[in-house]
Formats: sequence, structure tokens, C-alpha cells
Amino acid sequence: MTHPFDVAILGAGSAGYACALRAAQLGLSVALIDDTPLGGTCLHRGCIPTKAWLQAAKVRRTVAKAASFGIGATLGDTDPAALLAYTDGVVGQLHRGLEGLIAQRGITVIRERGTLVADDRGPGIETGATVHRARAVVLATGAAPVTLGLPVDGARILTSADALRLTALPERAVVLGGGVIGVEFASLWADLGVHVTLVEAMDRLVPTEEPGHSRILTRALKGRGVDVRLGAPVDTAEATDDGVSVQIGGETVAADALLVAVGRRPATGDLGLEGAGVAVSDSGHVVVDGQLQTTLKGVFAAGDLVAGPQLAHRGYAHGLFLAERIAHLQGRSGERPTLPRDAGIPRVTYSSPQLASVGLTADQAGPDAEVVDYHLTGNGRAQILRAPGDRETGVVRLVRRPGGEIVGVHLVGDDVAELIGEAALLVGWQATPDDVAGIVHAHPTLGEAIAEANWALAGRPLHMHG
Ligand SMILES: Cc1cc2nc3c(=O)[nH]c(=O)nc-3n(C[C@H](O)[C@H](O)[C@H](O)COP(=O)(O)OP(=O)(O)OC[C@H]3O[C@@H](n4cnc5c(N)ncnc54)[C@H](O)[C@@H]3O)c2cc1C
Ligand SMILES: NC(=O)c1ccc[n+]([C@@H]2O[C@H](COP(=O)([O-])OP(=O)(O)OC[C@H]3O[C@@H](n4cnc5c(N)ncnc54)[C@H](O)[C@@H]3O)[C@@H](O)[C@H]2O)c1
Repeated sequence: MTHPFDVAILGAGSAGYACALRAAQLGLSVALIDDTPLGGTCLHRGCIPTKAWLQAAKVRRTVAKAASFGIGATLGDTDPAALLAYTDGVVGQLHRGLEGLIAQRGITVIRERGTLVADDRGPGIETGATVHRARAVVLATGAAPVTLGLPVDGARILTSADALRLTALPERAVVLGGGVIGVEFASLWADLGVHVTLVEAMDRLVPTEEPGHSRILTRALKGRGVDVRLGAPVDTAEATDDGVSVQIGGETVAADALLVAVGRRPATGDLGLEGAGVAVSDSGHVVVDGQLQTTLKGVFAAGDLVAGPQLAHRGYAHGLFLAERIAHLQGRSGERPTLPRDAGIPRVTYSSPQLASVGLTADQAGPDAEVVDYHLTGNGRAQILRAPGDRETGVVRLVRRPGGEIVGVHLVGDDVAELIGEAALLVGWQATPDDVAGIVHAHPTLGEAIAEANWALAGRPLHMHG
């Protein structure tokens, strides 16, 4: 049987477009199907615009603190329209680059909504009256916000996508959920002058990270005026004439806006998966084996659809892996690719301060693990970055197996996201502190803190009390 495409990909987000680009590079004919602009959540409603908003917020905070660096500055009004023009400019530039790459690789883009079909002619993607047949199908439709049944209206009760399009900032906002999205928005809104109440059901913010780092983040947010409520699930919320009314543990909090950031559920709802023979778990994730193969032969899944961390770079890794695996299965590549393990995927929360980590926490590594904390108060670069008067600097935590390799690196502090590449190499290469001890880090850089923590683990601390 002939197929017009070697691979058809449903969803052009991080996972889908990475798969398309690599598959085309390997000589496969590719259809990429999406009814929204290429790039998906990360580029248009996620990673990139939130980090641009965070950067604008950091500029405002820096100007507000300018006098403590000896620089005179007057803080003017925040102009949301200009701020949106800046964030749209960043997104637009990257979007144009992606469109160009996709066109240059000869990928067929079908700008329609699709569903999976499978019959005796094999799998395909149906858009309107057309079925696009392919030898392999990749599902990469991402995830959508959980709303807990709250009446999201995009104006007062918001998802993160709505919050990124606000043309006027709320004076008072409640952020529901102290995970990654909630903490990033609480941080940036606080720095833009919004009075934020941050509500988290668990007993700490960003509960997947080291408890001590959650505490440092909480202190820093409280220091900037954020009202952090822990162990406090929201009961109900409703839009009122002039804002929202939110019930938090029996108390009513009035605000101009409520951001609902309590997780994202895989977008498997209307894809026709079960009818086609693709199993979906109770959590809505597509069931896959260790090679991202679904329960239907020739149909694969990638990115947020697959249970595990919902991260753009994991989506890229899935997409690249699947392109290479499909090329291998179709006899177009001799290489048998390996799927990167979720455990080695780095995570960053871009609040101020940032949290960045890879590998096992001290608790996960078990009672025999060796743990060292290097405080950034001893790091020259961290001291330079910190505005005089700011209490928090940060910590580098290394976790190693007893006498063995480093299995976890956990960072909190300003700009520590930039260290996560080195941290991922240490964990990925199963480095021991002795491997790292002889590698010279430039001075003054934040990277020296990783070297210092390694020296401490190797039994020869320098700028640290031994
Ligand atoms: C506010 C926010 C901030 C984030 N920040 C970061 C960050 O800093 N770093 C990070 O690593 N991750 C971040 N993420 C997570 C990241 O965006 C996702 O993990 C990533 O986008 C997942 O990629 P994906 O390809 O699986 O899905 P998506 O990027 O969601 O792409 C799925 C695509 O499928 C399309 N689609 C869905 N259904 C259909 C259909 N039936 N037919 C056709 N097309 C369809 C959608 O339109 C979409 O374009 C953030 C997410 C949010 C919401
Ligand atoms: N920097 C990044 O990499 C980045 C940024 C944003 C989003 N993301 C991805 O997007 C995904 C979704 O982010 P998210 O923050 O929505 O989810 P999340 O799972 O990170 O956090 C949701 C939080 O909401 C809390 N919660 C749930 N129900 C609640 C309730 N009724 N009341 C109070 N708190 C409640 C949970 O305990 C949890 O801490 C994340 O898993 C993340 O991987 C990544």
C-alpha cells in the first residue's frame, strides 16, 4: 500500500515540530497538522511569553532598587500595551524563524484540526473530509489547563494564557496553585506592583523541589509583599461586578482577578483515540511503552500527552527520538536511538529567586546519600547580583551516592537557571566530585558555586567552613 507521507504528526508544539524537523532531516516525507500557529503552547502561551514578562518585571524591580546600587532612577508607570508589544516581539521573531525552518525542510503543513483514524488501510489523520495517510502517526497535542470547574471567563477568572494577554494589570490578584505557573506569575506580578495572594493546597510552594528551597522562595516572595497561604485549598470562586470573590478555607478574599494554575491535563479528549484503539489512562495520558509506541501499532505519542514532567525540552527530546525511531523502523536509518530518561531531565522555575534542579532530591536518594549545601553568600558573583538589603542569596545542593557519583543538583538563587546545563552534565555523565574538582571555573561566576560544592563533597572545601 502506498502512503503519501512517511509520518503524519498531529500537533505542532515542541514535541511535534521537533519530530517534524528531525524526520525531514532524515529524508522522511512529513505532514505536520495543527490549526494554531506553529510552535504550540511553549512558544505562544507558555515558556517564551512568561519568561519575557518575567524579564520586564525584573527590569522594573531593578529600577526600583537602582538607588541601592548608587544609580538615581525614577520609576514610572507600567504600560501593559508596550509590555505586550515587547513580549509579542520576542514570540514573533521566534515564530517567523520556526516557520522558515519548517518551510526550508520541505514539511507539508496542514493548518486544520485533526482526529486519529485507523482502519484496514492503517492509521491516518482526518481533517474535515480528508484523511492524511502515513506509514507512522505521531500524536503530540499537548495539554490544557485544569480549571476545577471554576467559571473561567478570561477577564476576571483566568488561565495562564489569559493572564499573558491582559491589557491592564489587576491591582489585587489571587493566584490559585503554588506550582511552577503560580509561582512564576506571583513573582512577576508582585514585581509589577500587583498585590498578590498565592494559595497552595500543600504545605509548601513548588512541592516537587527540595523543601529548604521552597522555604527560601517563600521568604523571598513574602519579602516582596506576596501573601502566601499554604495548606489552603480554594473552595469556590465567582466573578462579581467589580472583580472576583474567592473562598479560601472559609475566608472570603476579594480581588480584581483570579489566576487558576492547578496543573495541566493531557489534551486527549476529542482525538478519537479510544475508537481507533489507542488506550488512554485515567489521568488522560496516552498509554505508551518504553519506546513511545501506543497500544495501536504504528501510532506513537510525545510530549505532554505522555505521563511525566510537562516540559518543552522533554517534548523536544521525545520528538527527536521518535523521528529517529520511525526512520529506523522504516529502514531509513541504521541508528537505533535511545529515549532519554525522565529522571535526567532538568527543571527550572523562573520566579525570583529561580529554582533549578536535576536528578534526585536528598530524600529520594535515601538516608545514606551524601549531601552538601554551598550557600551563595560565599560567591562573589551572587553578591554582585544581589541588591544591597536583599536578605536571600541562595544555595547549591549536591546529592551523591555514598562515596560515588552525583545523582542530584538543586539550585535556588538569582540567575541559577544558567547553571542547570552543567548540573545536567554532572548527573547525566554520573560524575564524581573528584572528576569535577580539577575543572577550573572562571571567577567571579555563579558556576564557581558548583565547583565549591564539589570540593566540599571531595573533602577539600575552599570558601566554606569545613
Ligand atoms: C504558562 C506556561 C509556561 C511554561 N513554561 C515552560 C518553561 O519555561 N519551560 C518548559 O520547559 N516548559 C514550560 N511550559 C510547558 C511547555 O509549554 C509544554 O511542556 C510544552 O509546550 C509541551 O509540548 P507539546 O508539543 O507536548 O504540546 P503543545 O506545545 O501544547 O503543542 C500541542 C499542539 O497541538 C495542537 N493541537 C491540539 N489538538 C489538536 C488537534 N485536534 N488538531 C490539530 N492540532 C491540535 C495545539 O494547538 C498545539 O499547537 C509552560 C507551560 C505553560 C502553560
Ligand atoms: N518553568 C517551567 O518549566 C514551567 C513553567 C510553567 C509551567 N510549566 C509546566 O506546566 C505544568 C503545569 O503547571 P502548574 O503550575 O499549573 O501545575 P503544577 O502541577 O506545577 O502545580 C499545581 C499546584 O497547584 C496545587 N493545587 C492543586 N489544586 C489546588 C487547590 N484546589 N487549591 C490550591 N492549590 C491547588 C498543587 O498542589 C500544585 O502545587 C507544570 O507541570 C510544568 O511542568 C513549566
